[in-house]
Amino acid sequence: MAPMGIRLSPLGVAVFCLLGLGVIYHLYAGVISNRIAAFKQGKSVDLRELLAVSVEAAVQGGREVKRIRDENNLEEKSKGKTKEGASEKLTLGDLNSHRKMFYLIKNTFPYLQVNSEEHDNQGEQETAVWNRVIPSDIQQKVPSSTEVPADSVTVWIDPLDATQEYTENLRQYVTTMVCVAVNGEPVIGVIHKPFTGYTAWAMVGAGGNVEARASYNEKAPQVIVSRSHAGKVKEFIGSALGNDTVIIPAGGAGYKVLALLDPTDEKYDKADVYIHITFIKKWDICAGNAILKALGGHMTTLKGEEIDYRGSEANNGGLLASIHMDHNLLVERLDKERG
Ligand SMILES: Nc1ncnc2c1ncn2[C@@H]1O[C@H](COP(=O)(O)O)[C@@H](OP(=O)(O)O)[C@H]1O
Ligand SMILES: [Mg+2]
Ligand SMILES: [Mg+2]
Ligand SMILES: [Mg+2]
Repeated sequence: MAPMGIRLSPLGVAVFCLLGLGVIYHLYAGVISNRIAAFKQGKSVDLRELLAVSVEAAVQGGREVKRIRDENNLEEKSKGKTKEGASEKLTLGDLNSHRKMFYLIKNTFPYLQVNSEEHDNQGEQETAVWNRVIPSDIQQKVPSSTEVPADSVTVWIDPLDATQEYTENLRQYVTTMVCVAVNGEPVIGVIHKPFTGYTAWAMVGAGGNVEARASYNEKAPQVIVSRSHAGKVKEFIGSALGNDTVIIPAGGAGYKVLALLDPTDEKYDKADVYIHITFIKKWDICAGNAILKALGGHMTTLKGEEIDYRGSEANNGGLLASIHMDHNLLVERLDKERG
């Protein structure tokens, strides 16, 4: 109660309260903003969970890829041309798979950077969230969690690799892929085959569910190359490794990495080295790079440089992939060709 004779003006009370709030804000503003910054910085993510959600995303995307192909409802379009003038195709399989894969990861881990080859052209967003079940094969190989700062992670998605071959109904080459890079290094790779249901995954430091073959021909390697974006790769290999080198043309960057390994899938090409000399993008190659790295192999540019999976999607230096071989020696052999 106010003392007798003193009347509290509402305006005065309001000004007094505002001044009080100002003093409190002044005292605590630094603390509050520091707390917010610490919360943002402190966000971390478990790599084992990311592996499991990546497998689930690749499988769910793959179901769309298969359904659209089975229904023969591709709605094929062209996105434009590659630098070499090949048509970059886009189908309903690419788009539907993108929606499943991208939103499953993004709805579960909204603060992660997720880069997909495709973009959503429908207003309505998928609302699915990952059920957080870690499959038993992943639990066995990766028995505990590994937390990394969320802002060190870049996820790369290829909702349908080998779209050209998909339109030609060459189903064996088609994959869906997810890759997780930490500070630009590929750490988790998933390559899924929608038409056989086979999934290869691996995590650097933990191994995976796919193995290298028992032996490789290092002296006279058989080389797997693109069938639809080859450029002058045959001439390049002929003069670097010899004109009698066996060259295997195949579709899909995911497929070509699996051809270096021993996948428990249907019939497969068997190659010793994978070479690509034209432009290629990081969603095409990151998952294969992570799997090879996890199993003791290498994927580099043609000059032997590691590829940084941050920032721009472009990889301009070509590709050289091998496992259980002297990768540096291969780089030297190709270097002679470049002169
Ligand atoms: N010169 C190039 N420019 C752009 N993308 C290329 C390319 N060469 C290969 N790619 C992409 O790399 C993937 C594998 O190609 P290839 O089968 O020729 O080896 C394909 O991915 P998508 O099918 O996901 O677009 C293809 O589009
Ligand atoms: Mg494409
Ligand atoms: Mg691709
Ligand atoms: Mg693609």
